[in-house]
This record gives sequence, C-alpha cells and structure tokens, in this order.
Amino acid sequence: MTDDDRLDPLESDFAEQFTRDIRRPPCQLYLVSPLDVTGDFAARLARAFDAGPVAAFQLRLKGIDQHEAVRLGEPLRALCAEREVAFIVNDSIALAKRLGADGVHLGQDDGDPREARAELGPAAQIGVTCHDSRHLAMEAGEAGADYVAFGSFYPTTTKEVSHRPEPVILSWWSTLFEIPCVAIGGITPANAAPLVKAGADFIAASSAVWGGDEAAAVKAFAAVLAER
Ligand SMILES: Cc1ncc(COP(=O)(O)OP(=O)(O)O)c(N)n1
Ligand SMILES: Cc1ncsc1CCOP(=O)(O)O
Ligand SMILES: [Mg+2]
Repeated sequence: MTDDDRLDPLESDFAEQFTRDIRRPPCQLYLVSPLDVTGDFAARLARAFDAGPVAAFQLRLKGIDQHEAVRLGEPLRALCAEREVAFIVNDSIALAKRLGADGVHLGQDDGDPREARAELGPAAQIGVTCHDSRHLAMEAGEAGADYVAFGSFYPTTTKEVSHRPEPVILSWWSTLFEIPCVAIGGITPANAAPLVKAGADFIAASSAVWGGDEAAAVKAFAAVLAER
C-alpha cells in the first residue's frame, strides 16, 4: 500500500460498486511505438489503423539525436494526420514542436507541462506520467495536463518500472476529475477489461500490439474497449 492509498477515503471495492458517469466517452486505444520504427514500421502502423479505432499514437524513441528522430517521425506524423489519429511525441517538447505534433507526453523528469503549453500552444495535448500517485495526478492537472497516465498496471518488458497501481486509482480519478486518464503497462486484450471497467479513458499499449500481429491485436482491443 502506498501513502496515496492511505489517504484514500474511498472503499477498496469502489471500482466494482460504482457506476461511472455515463457522460464519459468510451475507452479508446492509445498506441505507443516500439523503440525501432525503421523498416516496415509505417506499413505496420497503417495496418493497425485499418484494423480498428485508434485514438492516439505516441512516438517513443530513445537514444537517437533529434535530427534522426525528425526523419523517422515525419512519415508517421503524416500517416496519423491522414487517419485523424493524434500524434504524440514522448519525452521532448522540442521534438514535438519540430515535428508539429498534436502533443507531448512528459514523464516526471521530462519537463513541466506549463513549459509545454507555452511552447506548443493551447491546442496541444499534454500528457503526464503519474505512476501510482494521486498526488502527482492532481499536480499534473493543476499544471494544465490534458491527460494523466497511471501505470504500470501489469508486468512489462518494454520499460523498467517500479510502480504498480491498482485499478481503483482509475475509478477514483475518473469520478472526481474531468481530465482523461490513461492506463499503461503490460496491457493486452486479455487483461485490459478490469482497467476499462474501472474507468480508464484510454488504454495505452505497445508490446501487445507490436510484439505480434498488430491488426489482430487492435481488433481484439476494440472488442474489449467496447464492453464498457
Ligand atoms: C501514455 C504514457 N504513459 C506513461 C509513459 C511513461 O513515461 P516516462 O515515465 O517518461 O517513461 P518513458 O516512456 O519516457 O520511458 C509514456 N511514455 N506514455
Ligand atoms: C512506457 C511505459 N510506461 C509505463 S509502462 C510502459 C511500457 C508500456 O509498454 P507495454 O504496453 O509494452 O507494457
Ligand atoms: Mg519519458
């Protein structure tokens, strides 16, 4: 149990007992790229988009210079624009600006949402990693985030993680705040349902999609996301 959980006045079985506000839109799929988007990746992304609804795509690259990231990201940005999928850049406000992205995703050490807003403008979608912390999520909301991300809900090999929230954090957040919440970390079509039911506005997934047949995975996610 974390400090945040101890502060929670709500019951632990809140997720099952509470019927979520019916005005909240259905849960949507948010794809996170693999670290390698070379080769046939753009074709795979197009196949994923063909297979079912995708709300957002995050370009998550590590350890390459900005010039190379722009070169790799530009065709993916164009594809997202063509398919009306939000194109979000991970980690870097400067890269998001250079690519003309729809938004940026910031970890706790990736910069301030206020700076992102100043650089990217009022229409930018700014997301913030909040791990398993209600406190960080409320801080992100106050700083102007457009969504908060909780995770890792399940074990993942995509990233080294040290936080494991319970699904109830999604219920707590979505009941109290209008800002959308994203669930991330080891999510597959087989284990997504409790997060969808708990109140995730977006399910973010990487390896469940890119680790196999991306079209089959997107189709399977669509079936689970429609269940709320
Ligand atoms: C939607 C979403 N949520 C969380 C993260 C993780 O961001 P961060 O903690 O900065 O870790 P890295 O992804 O940068 O390794 C994310 N990227 N997207
Ligand atoms: C980027 C990130 N942040 C928390 S878990 C995670 C990895 C998401 O990828 P996967 O869906 O493969 O677990
Ligand atoms: Mg980051």
